[in-house]
Amino acid sequence: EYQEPSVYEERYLKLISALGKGNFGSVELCRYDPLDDNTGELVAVKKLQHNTAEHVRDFQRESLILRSLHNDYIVRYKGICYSVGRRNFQLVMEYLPNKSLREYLPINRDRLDSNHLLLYASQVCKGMQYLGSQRYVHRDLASRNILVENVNHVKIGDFGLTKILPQDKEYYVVKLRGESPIFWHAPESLSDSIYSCASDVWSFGVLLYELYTYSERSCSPPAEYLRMMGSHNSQQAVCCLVELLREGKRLSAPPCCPLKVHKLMLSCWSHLSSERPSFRELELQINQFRDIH
Ligand SMILES: C[C@H](Nc1nc(-c2c[nH]c3ncc(Cl)cc23)ncc1F)C(=O)NCC(F)(F)F
Repeated sequence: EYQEPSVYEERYLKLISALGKGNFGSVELCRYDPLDDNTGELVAVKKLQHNTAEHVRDFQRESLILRSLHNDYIVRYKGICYSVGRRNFQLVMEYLPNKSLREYLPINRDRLDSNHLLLYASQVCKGMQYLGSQRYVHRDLASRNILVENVNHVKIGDFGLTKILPQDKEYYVVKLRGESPIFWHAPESLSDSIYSCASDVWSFGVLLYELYTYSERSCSPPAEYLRMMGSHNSQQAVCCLVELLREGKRLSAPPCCPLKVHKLMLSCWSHLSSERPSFRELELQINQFRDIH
């Protein structure tokens, strides 16, 4: 059921706690309590840290994208809060009671079997199919950007790096890449800043790896790739990673990861973007792996 976005008055937003820091903003847990009796609803409020002109423009772009997304597997945008005086504004999002998947997996690993991990993977595929149908490229798919509604429901939660594909092209060339997380990026994104649904599929493969390692830091993508790369300083890291990927080196199967799931990850990590599966094909494959019958 479609819910009209609303305007929130800053004076009724009561800060409860900080949830985390994103690309250029922070998110706080607040209670919107106009009756001032603590019966108001809990919301997640995204705000800019430093309102430089560029950050404000990116924030406005992110809010336009968030407003346009309506899907069960994408965090819901609830409305906007204009800060009195300052030309800044805050985005009011639905609050998901659990942390991101990156925090949730290690804490709950004993009760999450392969079936649960595949359920989360198929839900992210559904969200990504919807995103692709709106001609959006996410560019930052990772367990830290997936939120947990409950043990049977996750949602894609951050769109800070999302770009809209132009009408005439199926890929997006990013001018300045910023400090985006290189170990989730496809080779063509690392070497030529080219992003597409196929590069999102590469990142999804890394997310699948994170699921099966339960986001354990000791075997995280950065930890594993840095082990493969030997010690390099950060600017050489990209070239070294591009070379290592060109040679066909890939993350190895996490312990107790079914062979067929690792093969699915490897298909997402095809060097040629055209050889990677679509999110539709991934969802079908993943559903076959799940014993839901
Ligand atoms: C910077 C913020 N970081 C965090 N947010 C939350 C969170 C819990 N519950 C939430 N409900 C709605 C929102 Cl928008 C965030 C949270 N938990 C831990 C965090 F580190 C964030 O937005 N992260 C991206 C994504 F949301 F996808 F995880």
